[in-house]
Amino acid sequence: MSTAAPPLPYLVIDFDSTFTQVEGLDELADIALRGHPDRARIVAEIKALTDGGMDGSVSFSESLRRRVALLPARREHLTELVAHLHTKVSESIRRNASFFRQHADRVYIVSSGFREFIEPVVAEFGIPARQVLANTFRFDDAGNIIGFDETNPLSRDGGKIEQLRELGLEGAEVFVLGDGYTDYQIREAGLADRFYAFTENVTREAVVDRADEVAPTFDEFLYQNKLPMTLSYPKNRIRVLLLENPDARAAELFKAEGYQLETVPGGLDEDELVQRIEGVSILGIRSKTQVTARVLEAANRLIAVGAFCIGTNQIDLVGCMKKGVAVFNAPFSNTRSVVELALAEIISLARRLPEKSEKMHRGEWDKSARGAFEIRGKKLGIVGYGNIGSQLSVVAEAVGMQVLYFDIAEKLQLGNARKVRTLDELLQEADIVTLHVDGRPDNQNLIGARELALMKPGALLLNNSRGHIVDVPALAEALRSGHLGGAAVDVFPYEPKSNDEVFETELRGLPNVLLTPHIGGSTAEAQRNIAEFVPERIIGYINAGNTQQSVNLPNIQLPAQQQAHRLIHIHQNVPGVLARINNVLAAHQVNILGQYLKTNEHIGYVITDVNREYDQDVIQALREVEHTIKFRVLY
Ligand SMILES: NC(=O)c1ccc[n+]([C@@H]2O[C@H](COP(=O)([O-])OP(=O)(O)OC[C@H]3O[C@@H](n4cnc5c(N)ncnc54)[C@H](O)[C@@H]3O)[C@@H](O)[C@H]2O)c1
Ligand SMILES: O=C(O)CC[C@@H](O)C(=O)O
Repeated sequence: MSTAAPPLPYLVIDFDSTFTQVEGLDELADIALRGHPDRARIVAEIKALTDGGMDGSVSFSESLRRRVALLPARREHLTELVAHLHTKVSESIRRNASFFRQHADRVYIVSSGFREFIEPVVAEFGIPARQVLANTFRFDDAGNIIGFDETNPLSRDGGKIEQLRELGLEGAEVFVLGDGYTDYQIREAGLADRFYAFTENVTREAVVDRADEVAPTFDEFLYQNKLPMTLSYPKNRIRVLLLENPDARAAELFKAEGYQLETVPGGLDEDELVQRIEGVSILGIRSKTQVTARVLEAANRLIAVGAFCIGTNQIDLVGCMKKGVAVFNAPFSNTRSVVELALAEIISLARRLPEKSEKMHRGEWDKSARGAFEIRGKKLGIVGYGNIGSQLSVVAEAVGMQVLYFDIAEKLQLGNARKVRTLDELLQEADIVTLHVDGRPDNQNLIGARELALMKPGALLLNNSRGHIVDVPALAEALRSGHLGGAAVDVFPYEPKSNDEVFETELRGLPNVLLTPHIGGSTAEAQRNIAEFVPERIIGYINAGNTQQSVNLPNIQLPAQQQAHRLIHIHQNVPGVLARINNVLAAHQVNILGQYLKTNEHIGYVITDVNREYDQDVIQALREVEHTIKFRVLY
């Protein structure tokens, strides 16, 4: 019995909106009509005729005739068009250029577009002119396009069918890949074994409905057919679940990468997330969603979690690490916004603005200086001198405050800020205390009744860090008793899941208390910064294995990409794993071009660049290396 692999299928590929992202004639119109007073109207008319011809609502021959008649194009416009089309090749087609160069003999470009612009574009991919079947223009002596060769079958309805019949492809299956109705008709006529609706550039419902398969990218087509591809896994199979409304830029970046995107505007509770997480590769959250051990157990395909915020205390970071799931946050994208809010709160409380404003709303005119003071010269005590605390220090000094700070870690002292040795010392000395510690569990009730009692009478307290840092009933009592002069609180031990839920706290209704719904980082600037920073880190990790700035995986800063295949291996940190990986590579005669390893107490992360075509045996053997947590082949 023969075990020879079946021959590669013939690939019949459409050009406009499939091989390239655009319609050649539409682009030609755009070029030829440059400076024409009626350009917008004529281009729109041509585009409408293109669409009509593609989705089957206008007969193809009529669509073509009317479009060419509208075109005041000349031969030299074609040179410009070709240069433009080279830059508009569909991304997944360009990504798999090596597939085309290797298998050009199996590829036919069958298009109702024009040979004059198709041939030079596909030649770059090794596809010879004889395998391009397309229309041709007619020119007058002055080089104006005056029509097309009407004897060419492709200028007529059913032209692609006629061409395929003439081609008489034999000896292997025939697969058609295209975005238009005329591509489907080849399959309908029984001249192809499968029709793939290619939707990377346009999706036409009438075409998708009739397709055997949908190929959102050429990678997907290759993957489905087990054909050699540049990526190891099609990006369109990567599912992203985005919760809690990050800025729209995040969705844009993930979509541009070709990922499938689902969004849920509010947060999800644990049960809901357990239901939704199966099959998700990237989870995007903000501060509300809890990524617990149960969630991770149900997460069968999770590669990365993006915290679209600074805090990561809502995520089981060690659980993620042990599962080989990388977590990224935006450690300083909203820092400035929190600092500005804190400054606004300090001044508002010092001038008792919450009370004054409330009285005015009730019609009460209370013009008095009672309890109001300038912040100049006052002592600001910053607890937690990290990114936010230290930036606030600079801004507070700029408005004339004296800054003292306490941090459990040794921190660079900025400006004239003075470090104090203990929290108690800070609490006793400061006129205003502002909390900027991280949300680690040890910080639960860092500020309780004892600490509040240490604060000066009339002092102010700000909490813009995390809700569990302050014992809220104790704070309410300190305010009610008049010991504290006011407070601003942005974060709470329990925060409503959505804007529809009623907010409850002992602090409601107390005098000179500013309550805000966790908006420290909620500015247009911060949200936009975060929505770029986090997806860029995740995409860098997925595409290149870059873990720089991951909050839980060992950080590897990669050198510039080499001409290599990249293998990504996350394993339990026990002796001998690296040696086993290298033994597998040596046994399969795979040469290592570069290798980068970093470990922490739980896991090891190793990136290996190798220089030969890998085969499935090596991959399987690497997957089976003892103590492997996750293994991926990047390209
Ligand atoms: N309100 C909001 O919308 C908002 C926005 C952004 C950040 N945050 C929160 O603000 C906090 C600070 O953020 P950051 O970016 O400055 O973090 P950071 O990690 O840069 O700084 C935190 C600092 O706190 C110190 N620290 C931790 N525990 C301490 C303790 N018990 N006593 C003294 N120092 C302690 C750390 O050593 C570190 O220097 C975080 O909790 C973050 O989640 C809130
Ligand atoms: O916007 C959020 O959900 C959280 C903001 C803030 O607490 C952070 O950790 O960055």
